[in-house]
Amino acid sequence: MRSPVVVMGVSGSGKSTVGAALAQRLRVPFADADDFHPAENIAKMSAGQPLDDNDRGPWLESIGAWLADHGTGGVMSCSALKRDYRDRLREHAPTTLFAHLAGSVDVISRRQASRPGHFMPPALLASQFETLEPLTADENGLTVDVDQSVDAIVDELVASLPDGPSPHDSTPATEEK
Ligand SMILES: Nc1ncnc2c1ncn2[C@@H]1O[C@H](COP(=O)(O)OP(=O)(O)OP(=O)(O)O)[C@@H](O)[C@H]1O
Ligand SMILES: O=C(O)[C@H](O)[C@@H](O)[C@H](O)[C@H](O)CO
Repeated sequence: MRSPVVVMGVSGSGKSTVGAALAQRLRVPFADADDFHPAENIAKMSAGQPLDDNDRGPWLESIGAWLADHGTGGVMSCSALKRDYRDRLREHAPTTLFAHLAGSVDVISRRQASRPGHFMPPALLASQFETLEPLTADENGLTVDVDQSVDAIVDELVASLPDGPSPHDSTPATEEK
C-alpha cells in the first residue's frame, strides 16, 4: 500500500467499522474523522442540525494534514460527501484513494438506528444523502456495496487496491495456519 485510503460515505454506512478493519488488515495507522471535529460541530449535529461547508472547512484541513502525514499508508474514515471536499483532501495528499461505502437508505438507516450511544441523530441521514456526491470516473476511487459482511467488504477493498496487498499486509484470520 503506497497511498492513503479514505473510507467515505454517509453517516451509518460503516466507515468507522470498515476503516478500522481495513487498517488492521493492511497493518497501517487508522484515524476516524469524527475525532477531528471541533466541539462546535459535534454540538451542532447532536442538536439535529446538519453541518455546512463553513463548518466542514477547518475540519477538512486537519484531515488533509493527517493524510499528507500518511502518504505511504494509512486509513481515514471520513464522510467526504462532496466532490469539492475530496478535492480539498487531494490538495494535501494527491494520491489518496477514496473507497465509497454505498447503500440504500433502508439498509443504512436500520444500521444507524440500531447503533447505541452515537451523537449523530438518525434524522440527519436524509441530509447526508442529499449532500452526497458519489465518486466520478475521474476520481481515484472505488465503490463498494455495504449490504455484505465487514470481512467481505474489506476483502473487496484489499483486492481492489491499485498496489495490491503489500508484503506487510496480514492475511485474514480464517486463512491463518
Ligand atoms: N457491513 C456491515 N454489516 C453489518 N453491520 C455493520 C456493517 N458495517 C457497519 N455495521 C454496523 O452499522 C453501524 C454503523 O457503522 P459505523 O458506526 O461504522 O458507521 P459510520 O459510517 O462510521 O457512521 P458515522 O459516520 O455516523 O460515525 C454500527 O453499529 C456497525 O457495527
Ligand atoms: O460531513 C459530515 O456531515 C460529518 O462527517 C458526518 O458525516 C458525521 O461526522 C459522521 O457521519 C458521524 O455520524
